[in-house]
Amino acid sequence: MRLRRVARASVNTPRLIAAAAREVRRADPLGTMVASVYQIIGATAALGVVAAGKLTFDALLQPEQAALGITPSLLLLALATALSGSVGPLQTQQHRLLGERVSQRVWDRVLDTTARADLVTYESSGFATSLERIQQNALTRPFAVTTSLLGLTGGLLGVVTLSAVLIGVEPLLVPILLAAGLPAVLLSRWASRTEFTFAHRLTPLARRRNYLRQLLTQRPYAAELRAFDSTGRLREKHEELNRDVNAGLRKQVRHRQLIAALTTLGVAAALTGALLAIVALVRQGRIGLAEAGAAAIAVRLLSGQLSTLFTAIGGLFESAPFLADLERFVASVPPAEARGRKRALTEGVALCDVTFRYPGQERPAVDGVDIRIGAGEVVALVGENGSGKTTLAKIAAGLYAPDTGSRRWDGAVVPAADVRASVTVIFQDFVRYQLTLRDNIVISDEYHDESDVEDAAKRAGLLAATRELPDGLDTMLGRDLDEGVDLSGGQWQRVALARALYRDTGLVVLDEPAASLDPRAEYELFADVRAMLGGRAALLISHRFSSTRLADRIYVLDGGRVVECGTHDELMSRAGQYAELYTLQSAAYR
Ligand SMILES: Nc1ncnc2c1ncn2[C@@H]1O[C@H](COP(=O)(O)OP(=O)(O)OP(=O)(O)O)[C@@H](O)[C@H]1O
Repeated sequence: MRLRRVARASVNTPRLIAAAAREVRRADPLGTMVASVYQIIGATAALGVVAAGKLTFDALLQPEQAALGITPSLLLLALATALSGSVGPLQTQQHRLLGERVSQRVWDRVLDTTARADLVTYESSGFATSLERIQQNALTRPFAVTTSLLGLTGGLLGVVTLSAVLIGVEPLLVPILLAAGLPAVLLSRWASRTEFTFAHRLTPLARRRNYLRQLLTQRPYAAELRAFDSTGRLREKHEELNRDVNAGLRKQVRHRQLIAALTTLGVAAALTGALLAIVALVRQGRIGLAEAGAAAIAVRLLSGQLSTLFTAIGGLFESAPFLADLERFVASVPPAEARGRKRALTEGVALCDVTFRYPGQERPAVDGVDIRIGAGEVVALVGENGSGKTTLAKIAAGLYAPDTGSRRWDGAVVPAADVRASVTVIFQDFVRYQLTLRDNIVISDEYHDESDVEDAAKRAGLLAATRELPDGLDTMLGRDLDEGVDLSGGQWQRVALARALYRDTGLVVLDEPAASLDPRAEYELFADVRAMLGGRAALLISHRFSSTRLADRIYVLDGGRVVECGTHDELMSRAGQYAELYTLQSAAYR
């Protein structure tokens, strides 16, 4: 299967290469032109070296017939050699600029793709593995194609011009040198296949190793790792993965070394053959010493140009499967939906007989659920761990599409993008943006005015904390990047709450909004939750029954199904699962 894919990629090689070259040209038209000019100068300078060499030999061996004297010939030779030698370093620096521009452009394509991938796709491990492989291998390929194409152009130019010189001396010399080409091209095709298969095999290992490196180096994990003294154990796992990577890499490097040695041997054999032919021609008196000297220089330079050409062809073959991988990745995500339209909520949101199964799972996480959240209502979801609360909330927020059943907004089925634009969710594991407090609140791209930011902060109970911050709303939060101010868990939670309130949508989903709040803060939040929400409807998920008992309606989930529904008093008098869980929890406080 994998090899078939690689083979298909080889068939598409010219198309992929042309597309990559176009990308590079678009990324930096001027830079591409400058790089091409350097390449052409390099190739023609090589020809200049041969011509100047011939003039120098002529001036040495037949001074009476020489076109130039020895000094001008030598100066010309020095100039051509200096030009030919200085192009390389200039090119290297030019490539740094071009490489950065191309990398930015390819990153844009990858980021466009990840941005339009829906949440289910994003959460699948296949997507994550492809993304990692793209990041590790494919991002640099369009640029590698360009350098290879430039090498190919320069190499071809050099080969053609130097071949023309050699044909003038002895036509046989050219096929002898070119004979090294065919095996070199075949070997580079082989190399390209082994490289792609190797990258495929390495990615899962690299992903696990990167994860361990994050655990071992990043700040959020530092305290727990130290408290559990788990660094040693994680390092052992890291070491095991290093060993696996080394074993795979060693095998691959041997492959590549073998291929490189065979290619070099082929070129060296051709070079030796051509030089021996020149000696034979001199011995037979068919060419003079000056011609032989120039031909020897041309043979040496031609073999160099042929190496450049073969390396370029090899580079193109090697890049093609990775380019195909990048194309497949970009094409794997459907085009972006139209931007969602924020809708007001006048009647309410309803999930009708909704079922949802995660890809690859046998059992549905949500199974035939009906819930309703009226405009301005506070509705709670409760249930044991894994009963489907968060999944249901993600369906309500338009992040997952139900497999069966419908999601209705004011009675109508509306596009998921509209639902996402009209619902705000604060997850249990909300993001702590290492940005200013203001940016943490105004993270959605709609901008209101300053008083809205202050109002959201005030409603979320952040006013006192904001006053104490050195730069108020413009204080940098978090300490991962800069020396920002770190907040307590509860303060971060209030920031997340402020973010939800600022977005000002008809429905807010709050998944464990009080998990990090102290008892007083939790009491304040729920005592006046409706005032805080300012008329917005809320879907509240919480294991704390003290928080959910104030809800207009409580749904009890069990195994992905709604097993009970009603107000706190109704559910208590029913003496079912809710009453049991509530009694268990309140008994702990007695
Ligand atoms: N991304 C996922 N891929 C596959 N299965 C998942 C995924 N997320 C959740 N599940 C499964 O779906 C079921 C419901 O999970 P969900 O997170 O909705 O439960 P929950 O009631 O919110 O749990 P908790 O109270 O622990 O937060 C669980 O069996 C869980 O293992």
